Amino acid sequence: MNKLFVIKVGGNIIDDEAKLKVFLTSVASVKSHKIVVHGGGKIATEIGNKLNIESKYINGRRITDDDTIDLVTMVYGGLINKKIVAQLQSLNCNAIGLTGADANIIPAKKRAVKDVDFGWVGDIDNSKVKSENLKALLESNFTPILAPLTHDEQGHILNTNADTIASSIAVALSTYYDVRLIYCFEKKGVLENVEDDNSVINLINKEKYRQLLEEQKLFAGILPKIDNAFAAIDAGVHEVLIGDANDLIQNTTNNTIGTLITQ
Ligand SMILES: Nc1ncnc2c1ncn2[C@@H]1O[C@H](COP(=O)(O)OP(=O)(O)O)[C@@H](O)[C@H]1O
Ligand SMILES: CC(=O)N[C@@H](CCC(=O)OP(=O)(O)O)C(=O)O
Repeated sequence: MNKLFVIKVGGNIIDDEAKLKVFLTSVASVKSHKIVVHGGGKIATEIGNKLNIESKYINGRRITDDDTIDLVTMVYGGLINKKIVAQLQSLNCNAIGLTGADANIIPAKKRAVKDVDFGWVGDIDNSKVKSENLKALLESNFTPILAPLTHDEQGHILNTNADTIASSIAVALSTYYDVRLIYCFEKKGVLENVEDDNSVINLINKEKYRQLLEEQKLFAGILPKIDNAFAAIDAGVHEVLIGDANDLIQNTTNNTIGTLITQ
C-alpha cells in the first residue's frame, strides 16, 4: 500500500502568517500523497465580531445559526481555503481546494436537536465518505485541501469540526492507503504540563488517557483532538500523531517527535 499523510492544521497556525508559511513549505516538500484539512475557528470568530455575528460554542462545537453558516462558508470555504491553495501553488504543490460538498466528498446529517440546537452542524457517517473521489484526485497528483464544511445532500452546507473531518477522511482512505494522520498545532505534542513544552508525552494509549483525565492535565481543544485520534485508530488508521506544525517534515519520517496515539 502507498503511504498517505492526512495533515490537519488549526486556527492558531493559520492565523499566524510566519507559522503558516513554514507549515505550508513543509507540506509542499512531502513527496508522498497528502491531504490537508484546515480549521480556522479562531478567524471565523474574529471576522464574525466585525460583522456583529456572535460566536457561541457548546462542548467545543460552534452553534451555527443562519448568519453563522453564511459566515463560516465564506471564511472556511473562501478566504482560508483559497489562501492556502494559492500559497501552496506558489510552492509548486498542485493544491485543489474543496469543501465536503465538492465531488460529494463528505455527505453529512444535520445534528438532531436534543438538549441543544446546534443549527447547521453536520455529523459524518464514515462509511458515506466518497473516498474514491479523493483517491482519483490523489492519483492525478493533486493535493486536496479540505475546508471544515460538509453538506446534507438537500442543498445545505453544514459546519463540521476540522479534527473530526481529518479523522473521517483518514478512516475512509485507509481502504486504499497506509495512512498516517497528523494533527499539527502550536505545541510540541500533548504535554504533561501545558505550560512546559519540554513535557511532551511520547505515547498515549487509552489507559494513559484515563490517567491524564483523572489528573486533570488535559482541557479545552486537546480533548476532542485525542478523542478523534482514538476514533481513527479504532477504525483502522495505521498511525495518528499529535505534534508541532514546525515538526511536520520530521513527522513524515519514521523518526517522529510529538505524541503518538495507540490503542
Ligand atoms: N495537556 C495539554 N497539552 C497540549 N495542549 C493542551 C493540553 N491541555 C490543553 N491544551 C490546549 O489545547 C489546545 C489545542 O486545541 P485547539 O486550540 O482546539 O487546537 P486547533 O485549533 O489547532 O485544533 C492547545 O492550544 C492548548 O491550549
Ligand atoms: C462545528 C464546529 O465547531 N466547527 C468548527 C470548524 C472550524 C474548526 O474546527 O477550526 P479549528 O480546527 O481551528 O478549531 C468551528 O466552526 O469552529
